[in-house]
Amino acid sequence: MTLITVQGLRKSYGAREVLHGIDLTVDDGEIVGVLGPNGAGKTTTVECIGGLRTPDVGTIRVAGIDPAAKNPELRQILGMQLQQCHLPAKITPAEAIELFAAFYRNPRRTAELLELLGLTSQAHQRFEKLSGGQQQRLSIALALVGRPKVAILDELTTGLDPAARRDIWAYLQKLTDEGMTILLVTHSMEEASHLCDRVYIVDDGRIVATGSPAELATSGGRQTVTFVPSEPIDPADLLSLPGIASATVDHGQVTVGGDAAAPQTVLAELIARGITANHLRVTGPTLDDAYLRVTQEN
Ligand SMILES: Nc1ncnc2c1ncn2[C@@H]1O[C@H](COP(=O)(O)OP(=O)(O)OP(=O)(O)O)[C@@H](O)[C@H]1O
Repeated sequence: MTLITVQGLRKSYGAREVLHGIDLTVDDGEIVGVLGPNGAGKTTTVECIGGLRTPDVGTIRVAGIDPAAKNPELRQILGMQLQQCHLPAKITPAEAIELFAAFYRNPRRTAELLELLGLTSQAHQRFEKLSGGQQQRLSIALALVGRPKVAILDELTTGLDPAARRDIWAYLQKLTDEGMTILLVTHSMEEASHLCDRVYIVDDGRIVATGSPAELATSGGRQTVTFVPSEPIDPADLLSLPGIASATVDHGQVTVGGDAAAPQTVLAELIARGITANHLRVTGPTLDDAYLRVTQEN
C-alpha cells in the first residue's frame, strides 16, 4: 500500500521556483531516502509532505490526508525530525519528551526513548548544555515519541559518532520491522545504502534518479582496477583499450576505470605483455559513483 504520494510538487520562495515538479511515493513499511546536493530542495520537499510548507502546485497525500489541510489526524500518524531542533534553552530532554508525549494518544515511554537514544545520563540536563550530537538524538526521540506510522527524518545522523549512528540505524530498522515507514533526507551514502529500500536523488528541484541503492550503484556499471605492475606500463596504452575510461599511475600503482568488462580487458592486456599484476584489487560501482554521475550530469 502506498502511504505517501507526491505528484507534480512545485514550490517557490518569492519569485524563485526551487521545486520544479517532484513525484515520489513511499510504500507502507519502506525506508525511502532523499539524497541530493545542498540547496537541491530536499528539506522543502519533506517540509511540504509534513505540512510545514504549502505547495504552490501539486498533490500530496499522507495516508490519504492532504498535509496542507491542517488535519489534526496527520499529527497522530506523522513524526518529524527537523534539521534544526529549536527548543527552549532551559528545557531538559525528559521534560521535552514528556511535553511532546502529551500531544499523542499512545506515546512511547520517556525512559524507553532516553535509553534507546543514549540520553539517560542527560535526562535532566538543560538543552543548552547538551552537545550537538545529544541535541540531535533528542530531536530523533521527539520525532518518534508519538509512535508515528510515518517518520520523516531530516539529516538523521549528521554529526553523530559512528557507534551512535549504528545504534540509531538498528533501532529504526526494528521500528520498521514493527510497521513504521520512514522518509529520510541524508547526505550519507553509507546511511542510504545501509538503511534505505529505495532512494530518490534530487538535483536543482527535480528527481534525477530513483531505485534501490544497489540498482543505482550498478546502473553505471563502472569498475575500478588497481595493481602494481611487475614492469612499468604506459597508462596511454591502457586508455586505448576498449571500454577503458581512465588510467593513471601514482607511485607505481596503476588505477584503471572502465565498464563492466574492464577488469578482464586489463588483465588480458597484461598477460599478453607478460606483465604480472601485484596487489591486484577490483572494486565495483558504488552509490557514491552513481550519485556523482547523476548530479554532475545536470
Ligand atoms: N525560507 C526560505 N526562503 C527562501 N529561500 C529558501 C528558504 N528555504 C530554502 N530556500 C532555498 O530553497 C532552495 C532549496 O532549499 P532546501 O533547504 O530545500 O535544500 P536542501 O536540498 O534541503 O539543502 P541542504 O542539503 O543544504 O539542506 C535553496 O536554494 C534555498 O536557498
